[in-house]
Amino acid sequence: MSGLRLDGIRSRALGPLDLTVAAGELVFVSGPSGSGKSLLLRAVADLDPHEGEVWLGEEPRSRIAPSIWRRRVGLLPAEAFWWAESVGEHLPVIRSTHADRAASTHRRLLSAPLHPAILRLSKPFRRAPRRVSNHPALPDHSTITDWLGHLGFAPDVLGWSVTRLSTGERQRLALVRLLAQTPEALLLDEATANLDPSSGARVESVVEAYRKTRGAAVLWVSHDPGQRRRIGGRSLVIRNERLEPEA
Ligand SMILES: Nc1ncnc2c1ncn2[C@@H]1O[C@H](COP(=O)(O)OP(=O)(O)OP(=O)(O)O)[C@@H](O)[C@H]1O
Repeated sequence: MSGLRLDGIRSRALGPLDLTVAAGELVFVSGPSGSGKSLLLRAVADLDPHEGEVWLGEEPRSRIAPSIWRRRVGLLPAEAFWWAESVGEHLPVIRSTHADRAASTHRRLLSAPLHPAILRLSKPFRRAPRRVSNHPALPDHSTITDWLGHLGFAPDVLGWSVTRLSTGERQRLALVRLLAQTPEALLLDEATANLDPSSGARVESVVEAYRKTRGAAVLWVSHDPGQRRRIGGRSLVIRNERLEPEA
């Protein structure tokens, strides 16, 4: 795993900022509303225009394709966007199962005798499904089921429509969706803001387990001093557009 290094990051109303988060290290960021905490995370995730460079280990972000960068440096936004109909469709391991099934149907149809009816049938499968399973360390189904269980969900949540999700359910499931990409660094924007204390504690323990087992660098925006004390790690605060150690 790799550490995260911010080198002269300057976004609107923020910076320049330098910060190193070692592999496996957790750094909390707090600060008044509007001080630039989300801007900071969005700049690191390369979602907003900004100056400066971010390094993941020895690799500068400028040499990594944006889509790959965002998978390796995963942002959990305060309000996650859901685009597909069911929860499971947002998880790469589930999507790849669908894709693999389609690919095997495609292969079966191509190896079948070229009967016109089969040719007609094979048309929808002509375009090879997009491979999403070549990431070196995508979690298997049981890892995802474990994360879901730790966060208080039975596996059938994967079939739930996203329209029924409560705010807190969305927040917890967005974490599973993020971890399912096996990011090397996590950017968490108020990951427990909408949760009761018990659900918040579940999120904390899943993030901590992920950080420790994967050696992920974690940059966590949190307004909750109790959470920062409970988990430990370095605590920084944004003041006057700069990062300072929390007093
Ligand atoms: N797209 C934008 N255009 C103009 N100003 C913006 C934009 N996005 C954020 N800002 C401004 O930048 C400042 C920092 O915003 P940011 O969302 O980072 O605050 P924050 O510290 O995360 O606050 P909160 O704790 O309330 O979530 C705010 O004054 C905000 O209005």
